[in-house]
This record gives sequence, structure tokens and C-alpha cells, in this order.
Amino acid sequence: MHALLERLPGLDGLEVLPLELPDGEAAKTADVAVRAWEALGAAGFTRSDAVVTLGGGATTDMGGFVAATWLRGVRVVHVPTTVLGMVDAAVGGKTGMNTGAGKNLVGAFHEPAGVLCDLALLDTLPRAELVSGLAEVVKCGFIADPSILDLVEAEPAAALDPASPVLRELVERAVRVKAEVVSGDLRETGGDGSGHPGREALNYGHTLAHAIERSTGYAVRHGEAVAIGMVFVAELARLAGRLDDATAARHARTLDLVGLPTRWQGAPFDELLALMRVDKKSRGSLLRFVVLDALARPSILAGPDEHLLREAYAALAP
Ligand SMILES: NC(=O)c1ccc[n+]([C@@H]2O[C@H](COP(=O)([O-])OP(=O)(O)OC[C@H]3O[C@@H](n4cnc5c(N)ncnc54)[C@H](O)[C@@H]3O)[C@@H](O)[C@H]2O)c1
Ligand SMILES: O=C(O)C(=O)C[C@@H](O)[C@H](O)[C@H](O)COP(=O)(O)O
Ligand SMILES: [Zn+2]
Repeated sequence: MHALLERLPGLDGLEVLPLELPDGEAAKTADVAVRAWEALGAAGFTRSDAVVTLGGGATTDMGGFVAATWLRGVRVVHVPTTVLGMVDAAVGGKTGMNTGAGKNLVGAFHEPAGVLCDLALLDTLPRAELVSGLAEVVKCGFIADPSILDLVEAEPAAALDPASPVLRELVERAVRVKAEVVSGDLRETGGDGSGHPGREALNYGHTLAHAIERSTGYAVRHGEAVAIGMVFVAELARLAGRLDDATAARHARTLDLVGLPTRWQGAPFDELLALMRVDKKSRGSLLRFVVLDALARPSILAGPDEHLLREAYAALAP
């Protein structure tokens, strides 16, 4: 990775301070943030310097958080090396880390000065990580751009091939969805009164997903958990009379095509319910879910009956 960092355009003649983070979610802890701050302090890192992150979403989240907090904010440029990082984590300025209570509970909004997306970096990415990243792409299809779903359904193998124009188009379309949603509601303060939930729409499937990740000690990849979470919330919306049967069923069908998990019964529902209560969309004891009223029409379902939640969870059984 160091060699790659030194080859980045524009770094010639600049002093580079390499800082390695632990792999995956292990990067997103308070201890790692402290270590990074101490390293910046020792190197005399000032406001004319910039953080460059090089890695997947865990790296861009933590690197972005360190940049957001060091000297109350220095510039950050993200160079994502996973599909998930390219289409989601590096874009839009959410940064953060986990605590004992749950996923991403500490963080800051800190827009990157730039994002450099080079699909050639995906050549070494393990297939399971490519698959995981596609969950956020499919999410963008359901909440905003259904042509993403058509593309994935027509050519699922090409959707997983970094050399294919299909994956390139999917990445471009997903980034466009994210950038458009974020530019309307950078700090997730809410929709524009039209019923669209604003930035919260990007959290589609994430309420259960984050609970699953936490309950397994992050053994389930983020994208895998989001896939399960989307199937759950589609069924919840169907049971609540908000979403038609065909669109609800399309979730598992499309996600299955690219090898994402759509079934789950890994933890008792009561444990997941407790974990879902710390979700950032909650207001007091009121649980709030992003649901679809129709394809590409996201909205909020607040305080659904617990029996609906249990029924939707039971429907995930293998
Ligand atoms: N800030 C946001 O808006 C946002 C959005 C979505 C997800 N996220 C966060 O992103 C994280 C998930 O990101 P991820 O899926 O990229 O996981 P990750 O960062 O854990 O990377 C997955 C694995 O791929 C390896 N890897 C990365 N690039 C590689 C490459 N080019 N070749 C070979 N191996 C490579 C990593 O070392 C790691 O083992 C989660 O913590 C999630 O919460 C944040
Ligand atoms: O950018 C957003 O907003 C998102 O919700 C994108 C999600 O895919 C991403 O996983 C995000 O980190 C989740 O945010 P959180 O606020 O629920 O921690
Ligand atoms: Zn996500």
C-alpha cells in the first residue's frame, strides 16, 4: 500500500507520512483514532497538510474522522479501493467509528476535498468484497434509480467484473444517486417537505443491518448485512400496507442474483430490537425505518407495531 500511496498523482515532492490502520472494522475504534492523532501531533501536521485515505470504507470512515477532528478539521482526499468505498463510503462526508453500544455511533460530517476513483484498484479485491459492495449499488436502485436494478438483473456476472462496462456504469449511477441525495440534505436534517426523507433515504436497510453487524462482532460484512436489512424492511413495508408484493419480492430476487444473502436468523429478535434502538434515526423510544411506498419512492415508517417487526424478521428464516 505504501508504494501505491507514493505513486498517487500530485504527491511528487511532498512529504508523505504513512499511517497504517488495522484491517476492516478493527480500524473504527477510539484507540485507533487516538493513535492517529498522536502520530499527526508527532509529525507536526498542520492546516496546510492533508489526509489521504487509501482503502475500503472502514479506512475512509476512520481517516475521514481523524481529518474531521484534527485541528477541528483538515482537508481529506479519499482514494477508495473497494466498490463499497467508491459508491458510498468515500462520498458525502459521513465519517465515524463504532463504540461498544453499536455501529458508527461517534462521528462527524466532513466533506472530502476530493475523491479519486480508479476501477483498476478493484483488480485485487476478493470476490466476496465485490459482492458486498453491490448491496449499496442495489440500494441506490431501489431508492432512486431503478435502471440500476435492470442492469444488475440483465447482467449479474458483468456487474461483478471490474473490467466490465456494466460495473463502471453501476458505479457511476450509484455515485450520482448518492451525490444528489447528499447535496439536498448534507447533514441529514430531513426532507424538503415532499415526503422524501432526504439523506435518511441512504439508510435504506441499515437499521437492521447495523444491529446484525454489531450482534455478530462485525463478522458479517456491511454490504451483506444491508442486503438482509433491505429484504427485511421491504417485507415490513409490505406488511404495513405501504409496498406492493411484486416490488417487495424483487428485493430478494435481485440480491440473490449477485450472491448477496437474503436470509438470516442469526440472533434472537429481542437482541436485534435492543440494538436497533440506538440507530441514529430513532427519536426517543420511537423506532423509525426507511421504507418504500413504491419503487424509487422512499419514505419513513415511524413506530411500526412490534408484531409487524417480528413477522418481517420471521420471514427472513432460511
Ligand atoms: N461513510 C459512509 O457514508 C459509509 C457508507 C457505506 C459504508 N460505510 C462503512 O464502510 C465500511 C465497509 O467498507 P468496505 O466494504 O469497503 O469494507 P472494508 O473497508 O473493511 O474493506 C473490506 C476488505 O477489503 C480489503 N481491501 C480493500 N481494498 C482492497 C483491494 N483493492 N484489494 C484487496 N483487498 C482490499 C480490506 O483490507 C478489507 O479486508 C463499514 O464500516 C461501513 O459502515 C460508510
Ligand atoms: O451516507 C449516508 O447517509 C448513508 O446512510 C450511507 C450508508 O450506506 C452508510 O452505511 C452510512 O455510514 C450509514 O450511516 P449511519 O448514519 O447510519 O451510521
Ligand atoms: Zn451502508
